Amino acid sequence: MLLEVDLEKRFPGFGSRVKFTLTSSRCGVFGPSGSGKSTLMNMLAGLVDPDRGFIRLNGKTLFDSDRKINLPPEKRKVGVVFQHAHLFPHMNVRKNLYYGMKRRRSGGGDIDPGQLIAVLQLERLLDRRVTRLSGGEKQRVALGRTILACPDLILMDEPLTGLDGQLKYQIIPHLQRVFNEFSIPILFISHSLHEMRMMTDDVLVMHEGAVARQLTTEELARAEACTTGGGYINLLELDVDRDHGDLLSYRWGEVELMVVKSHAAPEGGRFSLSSRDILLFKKHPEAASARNMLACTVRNTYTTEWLVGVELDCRGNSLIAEIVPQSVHELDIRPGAEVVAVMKASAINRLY
Ligand SMILES: Nc1ncnc2c1ncn2[C@@H]1O[C@H](COP(=O)(O)OP(=O)(O)OP(=O)(O)O)[C@@H](O)[C@H]1O
Repeated sequence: MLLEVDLEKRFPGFGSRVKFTLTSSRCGVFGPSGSGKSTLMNMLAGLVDPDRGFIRLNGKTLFDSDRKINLPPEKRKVGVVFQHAHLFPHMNVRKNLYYGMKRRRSGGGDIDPGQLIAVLQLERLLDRRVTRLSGGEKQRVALGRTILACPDLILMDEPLTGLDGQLKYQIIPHLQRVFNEFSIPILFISHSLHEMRMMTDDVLVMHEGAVARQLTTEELARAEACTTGGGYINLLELDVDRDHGDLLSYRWGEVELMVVKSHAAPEGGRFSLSSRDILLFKKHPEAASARNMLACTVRNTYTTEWLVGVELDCRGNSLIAEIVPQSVHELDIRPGAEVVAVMKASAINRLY
């Protein structure tokens, strides 16, 4: 994807000036409430007219104030998924989905509806009225309908915000699978860093109507770790293994991790572990209350405002610990050094 944007828009009391070029297929727009994320999305979709500037998608001009070009939304091949699903309430799931196909423009149309329905796991819901679906199911139908219109780009404006905890994270694997299978570029808008990290590779950070930074999602996660004070959050994909009474053991690639049962669930999923809940030892401790002790190799280090981030390789898995500079010196932390990472079973928490 190549998205080139240079736009200005003024509302009473708010001005937006955005200029960027995006080439990655999984991009995010991140920023606090009121920073102008939805305004940008609405201008890209053709729902709000910019005052000045241009939008080019894969070389095609969608808007250009100088050349007096302003394609209407239906001619842009830009799909939109909003926070609320906006389905047709009088239609069932199948009719809502196939409405998307009617909106296909010539030149598109190579997405197989059967395959999409299978990827979104909507087979059993096809004849159901959309008013009888859960929030997550409605979002899956809205996404399916948008994809069947074969857009060149999908804008997603906080698509998970209306969903509560578990449901929010349950839909993410569906979204990831859809983009892997059908290779449609996305622009994912959110103020949740966890969501951003799961859905995007590159991010525009908005501040007061402008693009303040453009960086990789991983760089953003590391930068935010400094500003929020909560540390870098490691996101771990774990498969449940065995029940040990109060603890559950999970497979993390070739490594076994113990998690307190009340923080987990008897199936696999995505877990979080703060870099600041990891202790590093030079040798394997003889006895410790912590249930997880992993032999690791240091890949690299980076400095943050107060701490040093230590990138670790745990038998092929990546983990980041943050320690004070003095410990780096005392433990002789450098690329290739062997250390033992120690974390409590209660420090690992299930996200979904
Ligand atoms: N149609 C409009 N008329 C007047 N002001 C508007 C209009 N649309 C947006 N704004 C103002 O523009 C600013 C940016 O709004 P926008 O919705 O783009 O922010 P956002 O980053 O998406 O926020 P949130 O995360 O809360 O959705 C806000 O101050 C808002 O009040």
